[in-house]
Amino acid sequence: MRPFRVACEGILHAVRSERNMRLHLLSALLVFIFSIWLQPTRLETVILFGWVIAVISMELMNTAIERTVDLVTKDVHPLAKQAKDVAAGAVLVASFGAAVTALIIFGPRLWNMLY
Ligand SMILES: Nc1ncnc2c1ncn2[C@@H]1O[C@H](COP(=O)(O)OP(=O)(O)OP(=O)(O)O)[C@@H](O)[C@H]1O
Repeated sequence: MRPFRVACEGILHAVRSERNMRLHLLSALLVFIFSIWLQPTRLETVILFGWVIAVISMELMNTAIERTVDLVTKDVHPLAKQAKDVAAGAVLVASFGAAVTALIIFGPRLWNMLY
């Protein structure tokens, strides 16, 4: 049970300390609500929640990299900047993929409902 407990501690720490993580969780809640409302197919639902999990996992890794860099150096260093910026880039790429997928799946349904 210890690996599960420490992993949950890590997730809770990220949620409490990282504003972006809370935004990702809010987005996940919106995807959940839109899925109930707009009824995507089973395959579409799996793809959507796959992206949600990918974004949250990336944000967890980003937080881990930020903590590691801060542990290694408090000084301004180009490698510290690169490590943090590349990790932030990974979150951005995943978030972009999730947003485009959500638009492709929900967009036409929303359009049909509204017009
Ligand atoms: N030690 C450092 N040396 C050089 N640049 C740094 C260093 N620490 C942070 N930076 C730069 O400042 C930016 C912000 O760093 P910070 O540690 O505040 O994380 P963050 O991007 O604010 O993350 P979050 O908002 O998710 O906590 C980094 O993306 C990086 O470009």
